[in-house]
Amino acid sequence: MIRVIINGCCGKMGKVIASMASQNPEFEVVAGIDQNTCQCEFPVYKSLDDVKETADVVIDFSYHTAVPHLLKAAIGKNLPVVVATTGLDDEEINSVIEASKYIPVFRSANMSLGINVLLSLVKEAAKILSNDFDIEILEMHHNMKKDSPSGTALLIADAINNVLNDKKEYVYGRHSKTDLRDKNEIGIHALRGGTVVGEHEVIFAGHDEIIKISHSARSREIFGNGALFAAKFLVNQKPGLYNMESLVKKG
Ligand SMILES: NC(=O)c1ccc[n+]([C@@H]2O[C@H](COP(=O)([O-])OP(=O)(O)OC[C@H]3O[C@@H](n4cnc5c(N)ncnc54)[C@H](O)[C@@H]3O)[C@@H](O)[C@H]2O)c1
Ligand SMILES: O=C(O)C1=N[C@H](C(=O)O)CCC1
Repeated sequence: MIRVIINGCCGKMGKVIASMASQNPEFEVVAGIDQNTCQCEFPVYKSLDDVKETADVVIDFSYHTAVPHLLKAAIGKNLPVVVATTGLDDEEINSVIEASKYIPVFRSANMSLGINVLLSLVKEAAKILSNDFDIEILEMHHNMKKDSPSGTALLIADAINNVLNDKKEYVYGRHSKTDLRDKNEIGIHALRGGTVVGEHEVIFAGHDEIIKISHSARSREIFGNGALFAAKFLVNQKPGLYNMESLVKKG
């Protein structure tokens, strides 16, 4: 049995994790953390420092500013952390890297299997097409999402740029731009509305032809599945920084 603490337990993803874990005999949620209050089947605290229950792993779906303190407290308790929260700034990303020297940390902006397959396809396409095709990334999410562009859009852009030796510049929207598009741009565009769970489309636009590779999330359970899988993986790891590729490699 893997004992889980959920950071952000009152939020949309926190509730999904609690519900999925309660239906899976491999997991038990022993406590939650949230700055809000909500009705849960486990005790809810304001901070990891206050949690009295013994646990094996923390799953974090909260807000970017919460991440550095969570990791500091997790180091104090020697607890592995799955960081699924997006919108981290450079300093917050550094806190993740620093923490991973002391505890196992798994970080991915998208826990779904589908997006991770999309990443492989997009990297292959970029290698073949990048000289002649312009690359644009579109994402759409629900109207409650605070960060933009999505962590996944940035993950996709970084994956493309990585295979192209960091040659690309990111352009976020084109409002008020009057210059022609540069060959070395990746355009990244965010839409928000309704209850959309998560749409990502990578467009390779060439002369008289277009290739589109897209992913459509139809439920939050796809992220929940990945986060629980990552938690199970992480409890047996040494301190270090892990991601979806580490999971896939382990089989
Ligand atoms: N990696 C993935 O696969 C994936 C999937 C979905 C969402 N996300 C990310 O997870 C995060 C949460 O998404 P959501 O839709 O559940 O959001 P949400 O707003 O519904 O929930 C966030 C919860 O975190 C709580 N919170 C905020 N600050 C906190 C703090 N300092 N300490 C403890 N709790 C705090 C809020 O009160 C809220 O209950 C976002 O960053 C989102 O982009 C990632
Ligand atoms: O609902 C969200 O918020 C999501 N955030 C992640 C992102 O920013 O990429 C993953 C998709 C859902």
